[in-house]
Amino acid sequence: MSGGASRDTIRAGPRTVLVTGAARGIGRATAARFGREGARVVVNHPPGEREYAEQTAELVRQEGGTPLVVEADVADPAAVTELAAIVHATWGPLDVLVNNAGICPFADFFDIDVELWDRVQHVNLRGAFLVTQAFTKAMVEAGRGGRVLSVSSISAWVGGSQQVHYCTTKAGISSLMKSLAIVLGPHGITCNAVLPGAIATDINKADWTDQGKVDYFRSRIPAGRMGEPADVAGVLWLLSQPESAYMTGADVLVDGGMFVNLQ
Ligand SMILES: NC(=O)C1=CN([C@@H]2O[C@H](COP(=O)(O)OP(=O)(O)OC[C@H]3O[C@@H](n4cnc5c(N)ncnc54)[C@H](O)[C@@H]3O)[C@@H](O)[C@H]2O)C=CC1
Ligand SMILES: C[C@H](O)[C@@H]1OC(=O)[C@H](O)[C@@H]1O
Repeated sequence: MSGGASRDTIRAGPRTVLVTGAARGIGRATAARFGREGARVVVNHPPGEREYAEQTAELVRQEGGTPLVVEADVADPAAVTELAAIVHATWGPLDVLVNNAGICPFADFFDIDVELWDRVQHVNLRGAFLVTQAFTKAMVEAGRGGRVLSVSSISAWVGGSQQVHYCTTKAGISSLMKSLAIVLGPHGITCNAVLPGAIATDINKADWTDQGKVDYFRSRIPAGRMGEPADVAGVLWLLSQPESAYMTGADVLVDGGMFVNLQ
């Protein structure tokens, strides 16, 4: 028998879960999904989205969970420190961290100025780094294992002519999970990236006014439909289960088959 962490590196429940960017979209559906298991769910939102976050909190309650709404711009180190202080003082260490917050302001390559580049990098990638660092120290000290799940994208594997700034952050998030799998594995904390394909949320509302693009996406998706936030939330929840204990550093595609459907 070799040493190392025990097989069950996550509590079955009741668990404490943080979902960043849970005001809308995939984050909201994920918070609700964890609510359904009766979890204590931290509903993080950026400044200006309290109303949406309260709606998410209501969904968590309806599903049987207990929400805690906390404002923090994940790109802001001081705000993330404060977020961690509030959560730890209220509920102690997390069992599951879901790095979901993200932005994707579509732009031509030659129109991306350094401010836009930095903002996308900071929210998507620096945010995942800051939040993971702020929360995993207490998880390690608690010694009961856990899960770090980061919402990357199919865009970590492919490019986008209007997403030069965005795709690089998603490749970075997938890479971050791989290195952290090594750092945190000995503590029973697995780190995986979930890569959604085309999911109907606010992030692509403007982009999908291009009917030609929507038709192209649909034609590439063997599942025959665009994804819904619940499709991604369900997989995030699956990866939080004890049975996933031996799975770490992985990129998990949730795209209805779009990526493999080349010809
Ligand atoms: N919708 C899609 O087709 C895909 C989405 N994704 C990723 O899924 C994640 C969620 O996006 P969606 O739900 O689709 O879009 P969305 O626009 O509905 O949700 C984004 C969420 O991030 C939050 N957020 C934005 N900036 C933040 C900040 N600075 N601090 C804290 N929260 C912040 C927003 O409040 C919102 O709740 C993002 O990381 C996105 O890149 C990945 C692949 C495909
Ligand atoms: C926001 C986009 O529509 C969506 O996000 C991604 O990460 C996918 O690559 C899609 O482009």
